[in-house]
Amino acid sequence: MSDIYCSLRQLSVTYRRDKNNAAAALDRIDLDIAAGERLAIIGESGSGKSTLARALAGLLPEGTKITGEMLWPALGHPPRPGRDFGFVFQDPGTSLNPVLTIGEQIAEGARRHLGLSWKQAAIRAEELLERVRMPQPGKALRAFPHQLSGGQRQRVAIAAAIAAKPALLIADEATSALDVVVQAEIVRLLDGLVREDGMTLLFITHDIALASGFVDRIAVFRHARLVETGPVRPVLSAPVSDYTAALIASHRDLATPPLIEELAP
Ligand SMILES: Nc1ncnc2c1ncn2[C@@H]1O[C@H](COP(=O)(O)OP(=O)(O)OP(=O)(O)O)[C@@H](O)[C@H]1O
Repeated sequence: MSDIYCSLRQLSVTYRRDKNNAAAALDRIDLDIAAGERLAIIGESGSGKSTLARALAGLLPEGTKITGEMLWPALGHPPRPGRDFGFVFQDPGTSLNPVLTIGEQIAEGARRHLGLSWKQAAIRAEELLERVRMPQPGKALRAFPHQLSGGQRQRVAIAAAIAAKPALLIADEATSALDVVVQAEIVRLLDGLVREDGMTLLFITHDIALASGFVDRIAVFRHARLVETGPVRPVLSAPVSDYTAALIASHRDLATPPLIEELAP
């Protein structure tokens, strides 16, 4: 059994505004995340996926009620933003600062968390832009976010997220705003980066077909509950819950290639 990076035990989260009707955004979640695994968190809108990501990242709004346990056996403490985990959001247009150059935003994390000088951090920023396969990385360093395409901005957001070499990368619908071709490129990029660096990846998406093409394990959420979890192949070929079966069937109708390959005899 691989080392556990994070253990959730009966984790429940209720936002302040939900307290009157007592509807929890996460309801008694038991989940282990292994160090170095690529885990997809799947579910429809409102199922609690982002709440899980924010709970792990310590980014829930003040006043949110959290019960149960979140344990970090390897780290011994909750992960620190930027240092222990990187976070890639759906919309890089809002996560990137419009008035800082691309180089400044990537260098900042490396400087702050790795103790590099600005000069060293600038060199690291250019290396990171090469790693995320940004065209003309030297030129991109001096560009501002609005001068880049959506896919390029997401590459920058990924570079910034991994600048301080975190052990955990959380990608919350990181490809949902992109067209399918760019989406596939970004998934390939994430896959390559986490493999090379041995990072743990939490890939949050409503798209079971997209995730099943590259992750190790799937956790399916519905109405704040974890309805199913397991390695990709058994979950796809013999789902335990009707909901997961329906998700797979809807994709089968759409003839999504990665899922069809997985299901082929
Ligand atoms: N800041 C908040 N305050 C109050 N309620 C919230 C807040 N954020 C989310 N919720 C509620 O918590 C529930 C779970 O939301 P969450 O964003 O975790 O779902 P999700 O699966 O990530 O959905 P989506 O894919 O649409 O982002 C929803 O009912 C949502 O309305």
